Amino acid sequence: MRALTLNPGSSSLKAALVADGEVVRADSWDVTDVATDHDAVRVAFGELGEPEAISVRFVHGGSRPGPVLLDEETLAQLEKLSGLAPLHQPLSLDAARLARGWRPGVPLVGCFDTSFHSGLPAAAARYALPREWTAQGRLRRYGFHGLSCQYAARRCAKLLGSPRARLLCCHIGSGVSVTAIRGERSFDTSMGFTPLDGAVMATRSGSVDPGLLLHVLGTGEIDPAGLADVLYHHSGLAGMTGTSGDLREILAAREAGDEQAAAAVEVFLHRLRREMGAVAMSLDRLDAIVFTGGVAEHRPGLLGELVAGLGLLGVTVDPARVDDEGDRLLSPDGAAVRLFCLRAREELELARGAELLLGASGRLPV
Ligand SMILES: Nc1ncnc2c1ncn2[C@@H]1O[C@H](COP(=O)(O)OP(=O)(O)O)[C@@H](O)[C@H]1O
Ligand SMILES: CC(=O)OP(=O)(O)O
Ligand SMILES: [Mg+2]
Repeated sequence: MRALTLNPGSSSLKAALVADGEVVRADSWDVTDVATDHDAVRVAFGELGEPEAISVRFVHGGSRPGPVLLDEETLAQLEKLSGLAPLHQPLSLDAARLARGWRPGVPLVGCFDTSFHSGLPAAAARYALPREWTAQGRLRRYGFHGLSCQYAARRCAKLLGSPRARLLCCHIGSGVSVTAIRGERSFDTSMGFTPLDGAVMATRSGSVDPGLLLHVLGTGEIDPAGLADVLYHHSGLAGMTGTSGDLREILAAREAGDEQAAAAVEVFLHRLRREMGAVAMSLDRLDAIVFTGGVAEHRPGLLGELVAGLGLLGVTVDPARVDDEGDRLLSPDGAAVRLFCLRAREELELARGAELLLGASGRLPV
């Protein structure tokens, strides 16, 4: 099947034409260009070639356990989740509606980051809030970056020769998360009800004491909408440094001697290690750690710094392997816990999701 995959992230829109599990063509755009210039995206979709199915990543799918066909009713339901993923859900809805308008006869499939985590153990999924609040099952940890985790789990099963390997998947892009995986199941994950939770990100705060947020709201100087804007758009690396939050810019500033940039990177690494330690506790042993996402792929030196502070997990890198390129082992030969750097392949999972739903022929089920 030839599937056009659309993956709106918080800093980029990635598109690919995938035929029978292989990427034929791929392109990506800065998210600010996508938001301002839909016609450019329409042209680019056209340039990738004629698909038999279109598969769109939605970070929030509520409790949907797997891919679904996207009709207007489903899109309207997904729109109701926009407030829970404001950096992503509106872009996915736009991309889906644009694709449907562009090729109305081509089956349109939605794949969800949250599906991979839909079987989280109750102890990891539940918040310690009044049971009247949580009884309906909506106010809980959902988890995100699920398509990336699913690919990492599948790839590691092959690399380690075991479908039941115990992994940590550290997705380090504009969004950052850590997930404990056994087989193809999520046992705990650092993002929660929304993709704002957990580690420090490019523009998102990650976890903040709810007491601090109550205090800030209590001053009356900011309303809930203003607070959401600060936490999603103006916090994280961006907020700490007064930059865009792109690690390329921050690492360059640190190299030039900027102390604020250096301090922000320290916070970023400290909080990521903290999430790794916390999430790892859901596993009975650790076989491998996967580093993936734009920062892991393009800034491997930062992975060396990260791992240098993970002595308690008994992990180390081989410096020659860190400085290399492509999918690779980072740990020395014979290490008890293997470290891998793998390219995030959400497009392969999006195409696979469409194939599983539609059947390899691309015909809709009757
Ligand atoms: N070619 C590159 N060189 C260095 N860093 C890069 C490159 N491409 C992406 N990055 C880093 O990866 C981040 C984006 O990661 P990515 O996983 O693509 O994010 P998203 O999916 O949220 O758009 C950027 O902020 C940047 O720091
Ligand atoms: C869930 C999330 O933050 O995704 P991304 O890293 O693609 O923005
Ligand atoms: Mg992404």
